[in-house]
Amino acid sequence: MSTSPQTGAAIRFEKVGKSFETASGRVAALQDVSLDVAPGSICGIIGRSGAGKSTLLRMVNGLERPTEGSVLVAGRDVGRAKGPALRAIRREVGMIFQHFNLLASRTVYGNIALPLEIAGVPASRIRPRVMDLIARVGLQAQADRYPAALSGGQKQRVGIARALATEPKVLLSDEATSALDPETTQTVLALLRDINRDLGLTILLITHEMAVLRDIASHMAVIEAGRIVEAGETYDVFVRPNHPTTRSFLSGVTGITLPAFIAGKLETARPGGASAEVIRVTFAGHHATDPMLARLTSELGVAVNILAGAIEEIGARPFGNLLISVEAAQGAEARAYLERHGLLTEVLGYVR
Ligand SMILES: Nc1ncnc2c1ncn2[C@@H]1O[C@H](COP(=O)(O)OP(=O)(O)OP(=O)(O)O)[C@@H](O)[C@H]1O
Repeated sequence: MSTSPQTGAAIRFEKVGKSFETASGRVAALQDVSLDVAPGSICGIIGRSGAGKSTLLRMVNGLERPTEGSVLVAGRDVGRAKGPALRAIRREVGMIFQHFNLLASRTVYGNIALPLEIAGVPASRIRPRVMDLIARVGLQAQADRYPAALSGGQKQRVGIARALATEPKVLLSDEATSALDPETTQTVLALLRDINRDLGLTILLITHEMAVLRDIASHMAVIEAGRIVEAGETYDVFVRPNHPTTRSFLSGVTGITLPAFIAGKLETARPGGASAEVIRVTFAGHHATDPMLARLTSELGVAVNILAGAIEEIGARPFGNLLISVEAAQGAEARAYLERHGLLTEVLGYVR
């Protein structure tokens, strides 16, 4: 599969709209969605329940058709493809699912062989291909087991191997780790990363967990009520989130929360009289915040309370979040100082 000559994108959503006719009227699931997914990238779409993630994903393999705009896979219009042309696109787009969707009556081997049998691959070529895939996902010891005898992580490995059977160039992941515990999630994400790197596979995944994007996605988009409200490189979005929805997803993943005694007293408007301003300070790269906070005190005479803090990594690039409080009367001056020195600030509220 070559990439689109016009765009270079492996997947391109062009002003895509999708509405459903229901008994209670028309439901607009997606509106004016434009997004390019670069070849070889891992792009994550995050959104709340009902935001339109599944509808968007299902358009890439033609399970849904857009009512407006177009979806191009390697430059080919999926929404308008029919018959053999649609089947050809689908062979190049693999998919994995939250609940694995394995056939209970087939072994690991049998599940992985199925798409090859359907595609009419000669039996003599199926066995070596399936054995290769089983080795790639590390299930050699489980090849003859049935799904009921597998752990969740092993089932998802079968799902991944099955999705790779027809040598797709694009892998769609529909909440593939949502049913797994955190440790198993990490091993499955690591496998997806290896596949992306080794095979140059483009991965488009949907999730409601920011941590999944942080751990695996090079690019991300935030979808809210059928529209993309923010998109870009994952690192940039994490460090400089613009939209309130992105910020609210982020607050759950940065690993820092306000101490309960402050969170319970936080007011959005600055109260009259003496109060403290609670500020989130975000810094990218190896920015040293300690000297900056110390200088805030020594140069401006602003006393800083550190409430919480954490440093995280996206790829190998660190970024950090600190929650601090300063006297509210000095808040604006303190924030301006930190911003001048390359840190990002956000007022979370005030406490009396
Ligand atoms: N076949 C359908 N018929 C009618 N409405 C639908 C259909 N499919 C999706 N919708 C509606 O479109 C909107 C987006 O749904 P979608 O399943 O894409 O969201 P989602 O972000 O994947 O949500 P979730 O995380 O809960 O799966 C919702 O309002 C949903 O009710």
